[in-house]
Amino acid sequence: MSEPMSAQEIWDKTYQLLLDQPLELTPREAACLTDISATNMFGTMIVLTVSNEFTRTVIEKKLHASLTAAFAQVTGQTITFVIQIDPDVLARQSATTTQTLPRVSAEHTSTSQFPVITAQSPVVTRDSFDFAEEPAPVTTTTSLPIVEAADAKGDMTITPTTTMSYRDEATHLNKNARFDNFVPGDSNKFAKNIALAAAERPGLEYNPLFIYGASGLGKTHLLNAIGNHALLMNPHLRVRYTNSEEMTNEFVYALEQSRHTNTVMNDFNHRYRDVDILLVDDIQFIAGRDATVEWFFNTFNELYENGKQIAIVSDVAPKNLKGLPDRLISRFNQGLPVNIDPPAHELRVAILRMKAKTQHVDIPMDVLDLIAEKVTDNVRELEGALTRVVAMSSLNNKQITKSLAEQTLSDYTNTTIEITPANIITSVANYYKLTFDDVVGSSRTKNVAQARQVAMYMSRELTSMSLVDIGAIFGGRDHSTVMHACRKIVSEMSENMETFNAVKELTAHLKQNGEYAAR
Ligand SMILES: Nc1ncnc2c1ncn2[C@@H]1O[C@H](COP(=O)(O)OP(=O)(O)OP(=O)(O)O)[C@@H](O)[C@H]1O
Repeated sequence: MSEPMSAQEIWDKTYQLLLDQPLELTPREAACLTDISATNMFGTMIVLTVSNEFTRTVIEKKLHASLTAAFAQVTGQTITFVIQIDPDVLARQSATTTQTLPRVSAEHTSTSQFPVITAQSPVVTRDSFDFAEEPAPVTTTTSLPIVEAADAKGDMTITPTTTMSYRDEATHLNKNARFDNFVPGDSNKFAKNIALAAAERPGLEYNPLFIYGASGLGKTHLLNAIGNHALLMNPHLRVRYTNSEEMTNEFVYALEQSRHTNTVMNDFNHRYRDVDILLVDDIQFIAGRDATVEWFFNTFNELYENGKQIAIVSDVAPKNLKGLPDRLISRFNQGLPVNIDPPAHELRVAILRMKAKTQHVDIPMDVLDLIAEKVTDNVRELEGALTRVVAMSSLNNKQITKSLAEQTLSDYTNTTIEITPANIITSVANYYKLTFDDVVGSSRTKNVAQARQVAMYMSRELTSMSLVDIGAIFGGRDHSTVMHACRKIVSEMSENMETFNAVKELTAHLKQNGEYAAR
C-alpha cells in the first residue's frame, strides 16, 4: 500500500495544478500563491500557513473554489482547508512590539498562554499620543496569536471627548454598548425590543435571535447590549461575545495545537460551549471556512439543545447567506430573524443629538438637520460627519453654525461607490507621496506614521471593518494600535488644518472617484 501524501506533498501538487489554470488574480494576488505552505493534515482537513492577512484574504475570497477543486483532483477526495498566519511571524511581531514599548507595564500585558501582540505596534508608541488620561488597554485572557481581540463596534464613537470602549476581559463585551444609549426609531425598534426580551429571558422565546441589516445600523451595538443587560439582571450568567474572525482564528490555533495536546482544543470548546449566552457578530464571514462551519454547527446544536441563548448578527437575512450549509441556515431560521433598516431623518437627528450630548457640545437644530440630510444610510458615517463639524469649529475657533457645517460637509455626498481598505491605502499613499507598502509597512518615519494613522482612521470611518480586521490589513497590527490611531487623528483634526484637509480631500476623492490619484 502506498504511503499517504503529507500535507506539503499535497500542497506542492495542488500548487502546480493552480499554476496551470487561468486564475483571475492581479499580479499582487498571484504572488500570494508563493506565500502558502501546508503544515498539517487532520483526516481530510489540511492546514495552510501564510505569512500575512492579505494572502489569507486572497485565498478565502478569490481562490476558494479553485483550491477546493485542485485539492480534490490531487487527492481524489474532498479536502477542507483552514488558514493560519504563521505563528513564528506573529511571535516575532510580538517580540518587536514588546521591545519598543518599555512603558507598557505588566498589568497591560496578556495573561494568555498564547504569544500575543500586546498593546501597541512598533510604529506608534504611547508616548506619541497626547492622551494623558487614556485608559490602559485591556488585553484578553483568551487571546490568540492571530488576533488579540476583536472590538465591539457598537460603541466606537471616535471622538476625543468620549471614552473609547475596551472589551471586557472575561466576556469580550463592549461595556458601553447598552440599550439605554441605543436610540430607537421605526427602523430599529422591533429589533431592539426583541433583543431586550432575549436579554431578559435568555434561551426562551427568541432563540436563536438573528439580527441582520446593512453596515453601520447598530447590529453590533444591540448584540453587546444583550450581553450587558443580561449580566445586569443576573451577574452569574456566563456570556461570550465573539465574531467570525476571532472564532475562526481560535479554532485554527486550537486545531494546530491538538497535535501536541488536547488542552487547547478543550479550553476552546469550553469557552464557547460552557456559556449561557453566545453572541456571534458578522456570521457571514465564516462562509467558505468549512471546518469552522462544521465546528460552529456542532457548538450551535449543543448550546441550543441545552436551552442556552444564541444571538447572531449578519449583513443579510439567513436565506441570503451564501456559502453556508442549508442545515445551519435552517437552524438560524428556527428562532426569529429581525431586520434593522436605515434610519429615517428623525431618528438620525435623535442619534446626532444624543452623540452631541455625550460629547458635551451644543449643536443647533438646523445643523443637526443638515448633517442628517447629508448622511442617510449609516450611523457610523453620521458620527463621522458630526466629528468633522466639531473639529472644524474647534480648528477655526468658530461657533457651530449651519454655514460652518455646510462648508465642512460640502464634499459629503452619498455614494454607491464601494470603498475598500485597498482604495484607502492606495489613495493615502498617493496623497502623501508614499507607496502602498510604506503605508502598511513598519517604517516609523514621521510622515509615514502619519499617513498610516490617517489610513487607519479612514478605514474605520468609511468601511465596516472592525479594529481587528483593520489592524490585520495594516501589517498585522494590534486592534489597540488602530484605536489609538483613530483617536489621534480625530484629535488632530481639531487642531491641525493639514490633517483636517487631508481627511477631507481624501474622503471627497474616494466617494466621488473611488480613489485619490497620484499627482
Ligand atoms: N440607534 C442607535 N443609537 C445610538 N447609536 C447607534 C445607533 N445605531 C447605531 N449606532 C452607533 O453607530 C455605530 C455603528 O453601529 P454598529 O457598529 O453597531 O453597526 P453594525 O450594524 O454592527 O455595522 P457593521 O455591519 O458595519 O459591523 C456605533 O457607534 C453605534 O453605537
